[in-house]
Amino acid sequence: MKLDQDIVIVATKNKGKVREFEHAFAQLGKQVKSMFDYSDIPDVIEDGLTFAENALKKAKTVGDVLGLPVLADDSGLCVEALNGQPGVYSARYSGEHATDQLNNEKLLHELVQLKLGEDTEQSLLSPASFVCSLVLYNPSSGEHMETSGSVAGWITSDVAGAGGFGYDPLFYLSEYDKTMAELSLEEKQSISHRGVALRELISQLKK
Ligand SMILES: O=c1nc[nH]c2c1ncn2[C@H]1C[C@H](O)[C@@H](COP(=O)(O)OP(=O)(O)OP(=O)(O)O)O1
Ligand SMILES: [Mg+2]
Repeated sequence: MKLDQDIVIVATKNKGKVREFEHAFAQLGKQVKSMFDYSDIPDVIEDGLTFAENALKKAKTVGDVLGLPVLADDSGLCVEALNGQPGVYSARYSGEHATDQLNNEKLLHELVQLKLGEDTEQSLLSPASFVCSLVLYNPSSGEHMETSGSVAGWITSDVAGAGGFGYDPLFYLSEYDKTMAELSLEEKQSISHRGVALRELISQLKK
């Protein structure tokens, strides 16, 4: 499968993801279009049990409508102390009116509740990882390519940083002694679940 066109269509309505894909594909001389450019295409119901299932559904739904190759990303946060939750439910963790802020508040509340009675001085509440599945779907052949990436860190109650999106402000990286939201776009892309999955996809496309 090739990614010949100069424009990459990404089946996302997440502004943070768009910013990261624009940054990554600009280095390849490619522009990015997202669902903000195709507002007439309805949201995809993400009822898959895995990130890969949801990414394929998003890419295939939009690719079949547009008749063009489409990339989709399904990603989330898996927290060890919550047995891997919120996982594929990360976007709506705080309910149907979920926002990044409400999701973060709920996550910290759940983890602090778990820790009550323990050493609550400790700001690092649980090991966690971000996981991303990317699917590139080609409607003319019906073929698709799937890659994934993950990055390990800790959920911290010392929320910090204004960069990134989603759970970044409470995802602590010991190797940087910073949260993901305190990293530059370049630093985040070099280590993030999305950066790993995208580099794998691009290397497979070059084969
Ligand atoms: O790099 C990240 N840094 C922080 N948080 C992140 C990241 N990557 C995913 N996440 C969280 C945000 C959202 O709560 C959920 C994604 O859910 P997910 O369905 O894949 O994306 P979405 O609904 O926001 O947009 P869309 O489905 O249109 O791509 O995981
Ligand atoms: Mg979604």
